[in-house]
Amino acid sequence: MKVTQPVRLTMVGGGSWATALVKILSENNVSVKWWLRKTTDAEHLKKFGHNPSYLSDVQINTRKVKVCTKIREAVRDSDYIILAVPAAFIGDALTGLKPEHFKEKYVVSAIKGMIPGANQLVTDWVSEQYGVPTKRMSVIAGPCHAEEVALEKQSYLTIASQDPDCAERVADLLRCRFVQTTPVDDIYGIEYSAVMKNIIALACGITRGLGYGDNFQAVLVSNAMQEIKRFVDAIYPKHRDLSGSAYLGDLLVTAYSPFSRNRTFGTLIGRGYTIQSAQAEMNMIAEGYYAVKSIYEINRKFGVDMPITNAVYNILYERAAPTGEMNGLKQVLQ
Ligand SMILES: NC(=O)C1=CN([C@@H]2O[C@H](COP(=O)(O)OP(=O)(O)OC[C@H]3O[C@@H](n4cnc5c(N)ncnc54)[C@H](OP(=O)(O)O)[C@@H]3O)[C@@H](O)[C@H]2O)C=CC1
Ligand SMILES: O=C(CO)COP(=O)(O)O
Repeated sequence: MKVTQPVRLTMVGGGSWATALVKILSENNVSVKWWLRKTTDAEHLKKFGHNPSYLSDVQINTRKVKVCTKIREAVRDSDYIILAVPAAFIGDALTGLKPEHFKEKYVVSAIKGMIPGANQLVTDWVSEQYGVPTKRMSVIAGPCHAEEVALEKQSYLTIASQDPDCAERVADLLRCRFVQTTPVDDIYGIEYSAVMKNIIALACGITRGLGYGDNFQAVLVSNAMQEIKRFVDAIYPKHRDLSGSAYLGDLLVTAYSPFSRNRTFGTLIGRGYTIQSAQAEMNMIAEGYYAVKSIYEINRKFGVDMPITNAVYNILYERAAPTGEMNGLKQVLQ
């Protein structure tokens, strides 16, 4: 199905992924209102047609893309709202909005993180806070780094929704010259897998920072796939093939790509940085840092065997030494 009528869409977020998604949408017949929190970035975008803080080489067509910093104004008259800020900040970004502002709209989460404290998936949180029906919710998944979208490198996205029509609509919006999209129905399985692959990428980074090689990382990633399967099957049982690109593909790109925020953060921790200094070193957010706490806490109820997640949790939240945790993992991986 090709997009034939102009669609009105709001992008919430001013980081790398929001910038890349605006670029993709600009290829299609979509009129975008783009909300950023920083007035200085918004003004710069309006004046010079690029985001000064993230992916600044991406040119934005300001005739098609209207920039604003007031969230109510941004969502007014939109048919679709795409959420693309880290999960920890989504509550701040949507401050002032009420359920009525989401009425009759499709809400798309491009976020691969959990709401800290509430330990909720973003789609569950949005449904609960704003009463958005599940048939109007979808997620954008798949192995896709914003930096490669900026370079127009061939990429693939998976759009998951419980409603096939909703998944198809969003897949249509995001299909373009260099992006293929596939609609699917496993929204919760995909959302959890996307959250968990960030934790695994942290583990890969930590081992890299400690000096482990590719041999160990290959074993770590294969064991991680089984860990993700055990957890996702326990929390949301459904027949699913985790070798698909939205599951295994996303795990691989995040575990191996130098663009990965989570892998980079993990590498710094493995090299001996403190959490604060690693965060300060990166201008970007590693979702896995927040997610590992949520998944660890959720798993208290399920009791799934998750040695890799536990090791990352112990390093980031219990001040355990990375060397000791990885020595422990060496004994259980196979
Ligand atoms: N980057 C990618 O390739 C991909 C990212 N994603 C997901 O997209 C989501 C957004 O990540 P991404 O665009 O990469 O983020 P970035 O790391 O590129 O940018 C960080 C974002 O977080 C915002 N931010 C930082 N601190 C705060 C704060 N205290 N309060 C409010 N906002 C804050 C920044 O706003 P400001 O600039 O105003 O400080 C900026 O929008 C994440 O869930 C990520 O997992 C999914 C697929 C690919
Ligand atoms: O989800 C991603 C790629 O598909 C991005 O992962 P990072 O946040 O680790 O860069």
